[in-house]
Amino acid sequence: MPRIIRLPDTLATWPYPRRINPFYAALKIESSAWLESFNAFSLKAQKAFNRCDFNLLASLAYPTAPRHHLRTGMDLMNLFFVFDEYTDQGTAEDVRDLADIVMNALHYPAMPRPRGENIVGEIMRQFWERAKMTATPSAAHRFVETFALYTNSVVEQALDREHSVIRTVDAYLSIRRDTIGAKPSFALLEFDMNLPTDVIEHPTMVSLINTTIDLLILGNDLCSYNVEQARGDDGHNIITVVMVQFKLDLDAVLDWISQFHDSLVAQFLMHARDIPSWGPVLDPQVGLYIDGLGNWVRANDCWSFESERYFGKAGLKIQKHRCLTLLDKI
Ligand SMILES: CC(C)=CCC/C(C)=C/CC/C(C)=C/COP(=O)(O)OP(=O)(O)O
Ligand SMILES: [Mg+2]
Ligand SMILES: [Mg+2]
Ligand SMILES: [Mg+2]
Repeated sequence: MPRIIRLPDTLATWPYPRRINPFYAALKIESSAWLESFNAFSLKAQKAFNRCDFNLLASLAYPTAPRHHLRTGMDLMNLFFVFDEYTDQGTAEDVRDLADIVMNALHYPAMPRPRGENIVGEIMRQFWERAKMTATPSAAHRFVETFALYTNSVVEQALDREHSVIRTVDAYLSIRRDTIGAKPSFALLEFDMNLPTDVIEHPTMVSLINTTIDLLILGNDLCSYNVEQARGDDGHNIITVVMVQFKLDLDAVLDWISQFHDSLVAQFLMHARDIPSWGPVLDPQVGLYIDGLGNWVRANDCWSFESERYFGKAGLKIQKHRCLTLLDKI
């Protein structure tokens, strides 16, 4: 019996509209050629990778970025998803080795990578050698710091997978806020800014950032659940987490998530309103940064349906009618 589920229309009232960077088409060619030059995948896997159009995700996420920053955004999204493909399977030990390689390349981008090393080291090295030249020191520092949180959390995720651990909602969100990769992605929003740590670590800003990340988590977990459950990798997905903790069936879980999402939207708007003033120099930058957060939520949602990563060629239809048939387990 096929099971049909209905995705909640989560962003119906989200005030940030879809926007796309005008350099999308031109830079997609450059970033894709760069990524393909590493031969990170078999021909078939590379074709599947290209159908996901991670360049589109970057172009929606950084719609006003100048050319060089969009290139950085595209390269980062491509790099992230190479790492994701390499680490969604595999033991915690394998994932730890890969995490160490990319962090080493991030810390020493001028050093040649050792012969025979996994290619992800050279991808990261080249990425950061180019990108770090274009970032203010504060943003570059934030990027390196938060990328370490990302790689470490993906190792934790692999440990959970190895031991078949299903976390509680709170424990899941606490790891997922790092495995989703949003913090380094947000660092790109400040590549031209001098946002002091006091601003980024102000309690209201921290709450706003975490709320944004939770919205991205729900967005990705809803859209990628079908493919993740089919390949048995849904232990790290809010749907499974809620189902197990509250002993609910799938339809009830989707209602629960829909309500949680609505409360996050209200929280986002409240925190955005309550952000204090830091004076005439910083306020315009803080305003653009907050717009960047809100826009990221729309970008992720649009890309999830417009690319072929989660719904193949049916994405735009599913975006409208919201119904999908659960895939058989692989
Ligand atoms: C891969 C990564 C960390 C991307 C960072 C950029 C970013 C914030 C993307 C939006 C959400 C997303 C697709 C997260 C990956 O989750 P997942 O690992 O469940 O990815 P999947 O559902 O596409 O496999
Ligand atoms: Mg993953
Ligand atoms: Mg994944
Ligand atoms: Mg996912």
